[in-house]
Amino acid sequence: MDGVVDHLADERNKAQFDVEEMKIVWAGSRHVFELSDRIARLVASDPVFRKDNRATLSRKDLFKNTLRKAAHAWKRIIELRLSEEEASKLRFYVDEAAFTDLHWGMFVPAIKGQATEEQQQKWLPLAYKMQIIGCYAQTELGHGSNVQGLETTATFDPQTDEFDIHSPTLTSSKWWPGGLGKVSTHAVVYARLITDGQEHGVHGFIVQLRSLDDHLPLPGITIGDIGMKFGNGAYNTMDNGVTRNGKCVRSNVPRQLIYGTMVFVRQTIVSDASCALSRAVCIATRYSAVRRQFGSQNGGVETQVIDYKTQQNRLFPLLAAAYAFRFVGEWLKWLYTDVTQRLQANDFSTLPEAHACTAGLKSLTTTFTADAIEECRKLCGGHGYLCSSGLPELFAVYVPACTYEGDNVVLLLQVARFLMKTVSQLGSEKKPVGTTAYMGRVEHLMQCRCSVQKAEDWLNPNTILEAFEARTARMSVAVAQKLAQFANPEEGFLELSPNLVEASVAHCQLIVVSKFIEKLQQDIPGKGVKELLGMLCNIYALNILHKHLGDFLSTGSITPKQGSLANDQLRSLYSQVRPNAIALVDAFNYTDHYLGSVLGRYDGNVYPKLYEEAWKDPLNDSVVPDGYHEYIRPLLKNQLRNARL
Ligand SMILES: CCCCCCCCCC/C=C\CCCCC/C=C/C(=O)SCCNC(=O)CCNC(=O)[C@H](O)C(C)(C)COP(=O)(O)OP(=O)(O)OC[C@H]1O[C@@H](n2cnc3c(N)ncnc32)[C@H](O)[C@@H]1OP(=O)(O)O
Ligand SMILES: Cc1cc2nc3c(=O)[nH]c(=O)nc-3n(C[C@H](O)[C@H](O)[C@H](O)COP(=O)(O)OP(=O)(O)OC[C@H]3O[C@@H](n4cnc5c(N)ncnc54)[C@H](O)[C@@H]3O)c2cc1C
Repeated sequence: MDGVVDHLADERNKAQFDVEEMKIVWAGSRHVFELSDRIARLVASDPVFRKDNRATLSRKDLFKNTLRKAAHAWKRIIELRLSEEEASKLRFYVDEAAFTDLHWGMFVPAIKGQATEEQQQKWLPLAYKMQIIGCYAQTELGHGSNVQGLETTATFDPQTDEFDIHSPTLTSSKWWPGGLGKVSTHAVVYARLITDGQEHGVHGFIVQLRSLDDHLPLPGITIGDIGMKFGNGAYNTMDNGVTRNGKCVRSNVPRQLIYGTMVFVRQTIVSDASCALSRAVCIATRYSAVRRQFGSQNGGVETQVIDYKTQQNRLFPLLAAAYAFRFVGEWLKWLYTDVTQRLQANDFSTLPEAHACTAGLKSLTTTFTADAIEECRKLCGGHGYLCSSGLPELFAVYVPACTYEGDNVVLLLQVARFLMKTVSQLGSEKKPVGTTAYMGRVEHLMQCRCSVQKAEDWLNPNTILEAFEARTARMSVAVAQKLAQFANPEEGFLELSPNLVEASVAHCQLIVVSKFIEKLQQDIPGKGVKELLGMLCNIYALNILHKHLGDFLSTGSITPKQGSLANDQLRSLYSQVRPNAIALVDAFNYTDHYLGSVLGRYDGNVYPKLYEEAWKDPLNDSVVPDGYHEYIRPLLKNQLRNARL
């Protein structure tokens, strides 16, 4: 910040905690912090990675621009001999959805997780060196959620020792896979395996799509892009493909390992939610401290909008959620590592819980984050609607996360099946463990009473936990009892699916709250760091309690008076967090390049930069607009009317 006026300096001076230590907590470790900081600066200082004018480029220019950046990123990765961890951070900070996300995020993990040793030895070195570019081709025009309903077939021909991959209908065309439309040379294609005229369910097959010489589709394969998507720039940097297939190569792995890839990707999406959410919150928080409206006394300065309690009530729960998702994401990564080690040893026992947790938390965090980005846009008033705020593009890029890698409602129904199974086994030999261990105390949870008598009693983590556990247990048992009244359980499941989804949401919220509380039980150094995190944890939990008061009251988990006290405590927590708000978003350590927002600038110098940015719009290239002579001048001179008279 040398030589630059910091308009947010007063705000930064108010902080009551050690921001540098909080940066380490946010990053996860000092090593990750230092690595991320170095790579973020490297990307920000490279002119090829500049983000300007994405919103005004045509689809073709936008796409070519993305190819250019992806190629440059790869060049830098090779030149600087970056490690896998550094390379992945570099792609993250380049911040442009591209085929490389799918190559590294799905194609490589699918091979690692599902291919045999021999197949890995053949394909992984090529993929690691980007001598082939891959995508994940599961979804078809006719089926996405219903994976078992995919129509593409892979028929083994013993004569040629080949699989014949065939899309027999229009609806069996692979439709949506990222990177497939224009770039990928290979794909992991999901198809129904047929051998000796017998079907063996859906499996993944590595298929070469394009020639490695001239990039033309191989014989029998038709490929293209599926067309413009939501938002102008945003996700249109990505080619999403459609293809119909001919012939291919081979594979044969257990069904559970196919699931492993989805568990992996959903886990990364939870971590990504905390990134997208913290980015939007950083923009809205900094701008809320810069923006002033009303409240001027005797010609003095007006009130910073961040000081309005309504602004705090909308913004601070989002700030708290960003931290909450960060910690639950860390835990989920641990869970995934654990389940992977077990799968490798042929132990599938923890897969159902890992599936329920990744599916549920993917759903909860992406739904919340997409809504929160839009709320941050509104928190920035009119200027939030400008592309230069960074928020419209962030929303457009982020919102499909509610759909891809499993529609969020479909995923919550998976959690519901797991919950109902858990309830049905209560009282049997099989004791609930892990995230459902609380169900083991169901008798207590069905009749316990919340002890809160005054607002501060809500600061006790055990009180919060028990209220959340009682709410979830009671909702789950109530819906399980209703289900039991149906002669046909599947019919009952369909009929009661809205209640089941609500119970699943409650269960997932409980996981996030409990993982935040567990985080606070760790040794966290730095002046005031733990205290601030404690406040954020309480805001996260009490805000949910306030927003879902109906659940807590209807299950008798708390009384109306206790609900009202929770809200009093929330307001008090907002006042305590307020002086720390800017420092709490500084702890995300985002560069201005990554934020891509005039409103969220580190120095808070918003107005001159907004003005400057506006002049860069192509519409301002000429003072008199194109079309003036054809359409405006004739109107003004009444030439059209005179012509008619
Ligand atoms: C690229 C990486 C992403 C990184 C994110 C970072 C973002 C950075 C910035 C963003 C920019 C660009 C990146 C964008 C990337 C987008 C990539 C998108 C990719 C995709 O969308 S790929 C396609 C994904 N498709 C789906 O997820 C389909 C959803 N459907 C299903 O998963 C399943 O079919 C189902 C869960 C609905 C189940 O259906 P059902 O028919 O009932 O069940 P079955 O299949 O028969 O299974 C029954 C039993 O199996 C259990 N089960 C199901 N799924 C799993 C699982 N995943 N793991 C373990 N077990 C599973 C199920 O519970 C049943 O068990 P039971 O018999 O009851 O014991
Ligand atoms: C940007 C983007 C990128 C993508 N990238 C890829 C990729 O790289 N590779 C790939 O293979 N796929 C990809 N997809 C596809 C994606 O995985 C699917 O769109 C997703 O799984 C949802 O499936 P669907 O489109 O069939 O939705 P549908 O299942 O048709 O959903 C439509 C509606 O029906 C509801 N619904 C469906 N089933 C049920 C049920 N059983 N009970 C209650 N309600 C139900 C849903 O909640 C939703 O409201 C991508 C999608 C997008 C948007």
